[in-house]
Amino acid sequence: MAVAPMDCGAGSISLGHKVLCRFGVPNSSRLRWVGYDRKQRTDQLIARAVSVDRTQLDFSNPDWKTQFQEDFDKRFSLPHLTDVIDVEPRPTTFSLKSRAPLENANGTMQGSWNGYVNDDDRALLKVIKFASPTSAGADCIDPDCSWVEQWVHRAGPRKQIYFEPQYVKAGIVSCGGLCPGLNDVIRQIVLTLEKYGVKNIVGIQHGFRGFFEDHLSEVPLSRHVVQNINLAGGSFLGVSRGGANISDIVDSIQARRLDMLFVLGGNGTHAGANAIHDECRKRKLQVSIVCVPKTIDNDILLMDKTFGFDTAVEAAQRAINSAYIEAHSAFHGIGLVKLMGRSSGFITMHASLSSGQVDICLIPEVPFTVDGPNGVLRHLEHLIETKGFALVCVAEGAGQEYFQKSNATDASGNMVLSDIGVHLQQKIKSHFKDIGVHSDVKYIDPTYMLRAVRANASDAILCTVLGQNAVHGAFAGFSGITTGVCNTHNVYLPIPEVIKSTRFIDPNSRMWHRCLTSTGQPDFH
Ligand SMILES: Nc1ncnc2c1ncn2[C@@H]1O[C@H](COP(=O)(O)OP(=O)(O)O)[C@@H](O)[C@H]1O
Ligand SMILES: O=P(O)(O)OC[C@H]1O[C@](O)(COP(=O)(O)O)[C@@H](O)[C@@H]1O
Ligand SMILES: [Mg+2]
Repeated sequence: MAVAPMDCGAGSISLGHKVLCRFGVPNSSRLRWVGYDRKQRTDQLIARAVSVDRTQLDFSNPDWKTQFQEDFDKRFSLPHLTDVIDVEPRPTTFSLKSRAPLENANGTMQGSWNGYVNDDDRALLKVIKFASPTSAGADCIDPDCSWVEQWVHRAGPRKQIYFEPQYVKAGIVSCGGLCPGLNDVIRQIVLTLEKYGVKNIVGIQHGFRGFFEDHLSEVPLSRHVVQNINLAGGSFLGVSRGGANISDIVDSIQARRLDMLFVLGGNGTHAGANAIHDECRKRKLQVSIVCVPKTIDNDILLMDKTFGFDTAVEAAQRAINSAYIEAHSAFHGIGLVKLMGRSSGFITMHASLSSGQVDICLIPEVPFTVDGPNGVLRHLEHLIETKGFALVCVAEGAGQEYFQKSNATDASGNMVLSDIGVHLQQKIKSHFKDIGVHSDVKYIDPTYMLRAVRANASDAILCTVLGQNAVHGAFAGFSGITTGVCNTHNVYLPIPEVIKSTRFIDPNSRMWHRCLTSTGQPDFH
């Protein structure tokens, strides 16, 4: 699958026949190749999506792997309260054997098996040994694509904890947009805190705003209060964008005497939580800041998937199926569905794969032309000629290069996107009119219907695991961390490592290739 050389806007660098695009957070030093020249394919594949600054490594040095691993271990070590303050550990109150005392009279643990996670337990971050940088989806460090073990910290309850549960006050806040499963996570955090023996648990209303808007009072939380909240979508605590004044938030954390803060949110929220963690460290506060990644877009680095994504893909099926029925039943029907996905096309790709009826799948990561002999419109003509109808699924962040750049942002600083769905609908209609071929375009934009629903069964389980692990992480004394699933294993990651950039679909990945095989679409350039 060739990707057309392109201009990625400000920050892109043209190098002869290559274009190096700067993606992700502003001022990030991480670069990703998206345009390519076949001659340069190997170089490009090596440079793409590599989680290390290759310019720092001298591959002729026989010790480069050791250096890489030492650096990796440092980057992925988990910030701990004891890094900046003196605090003694104590035996955990989280007992897996509710009918047996956890300690002997002399204070030692009973038996050799205890079901706790050892601080030295690790999970492998990368599990494929690529034989060549040109292997599908290869993610290499050096030109030979050598195998280098990359271990990250395992999540779960520890034998020793750094807080006295009966004196702990814990807060929970959910930020950003809605996501199916927020209530499941809130509920599990509360249940697990109570299992440790915490009695003072509060919810902060409407995201970071709840810290300083006077009329937003703390919501007392308990098993009784949260028992049934998972039966509905949305967030029991409310959400919001914007309003993250870090110093004010930490003042408020101090004034409320919070010992733990659980922060549910996406990339922006993680950046905010990390800044809160840094400020707490600066003030030498014994406060654990632990995130649970939330986004239907599934665009957080290093994680198999984020909660709510599966549910959103499932919810999208109704829209795609309706568009299919409309298109199939109409004379020369063209169904067009726009799905969420600000920077990444995961929902659109997975929903297209799942449906099996989509003819054209358009995502932000793969540029496409609309007009011309290789454009989307020409392919639609072909589909109408050959099978009589067509179905297009487009991600909201796709094709933004077709619009005049605007600097408009939402309250959180996220770019306000132009409506690619409406644009394509108009283009398709006028194109078929111009060529004198009848077409009947049916456009469906299900937007908020994808995320205002309750979590499905698999997301509900994921939320349960993540919510529990967040609490275990805080009691273990970690702060400035997040929890997720890497290669099916539950891990803790330092926040800066997951917000280095947005997670994108790799156009050279097997999954995108599978999507192309399923839709049968050509390259649109
Ligand atoms: N770089 C940042 N630093 C600090 N706070 C941020 C940053 N980006 C976003 N935030 C705050 O995090 C919250 C959620 O961000 P937003 O981008 O709306 O959602 P998400 O966390 O889902 O990406 C908002 O209150 C926003 O002000
Ligand atoms: O209208 P809102 O609330 O700003 O949300 C729209 C955005 O929310 C999302 O669903 C997810 O964004 P977040 O991860 O930032 O919550 C995007 O796909 C979409 O662009
Ligand atoms: Mg965001």
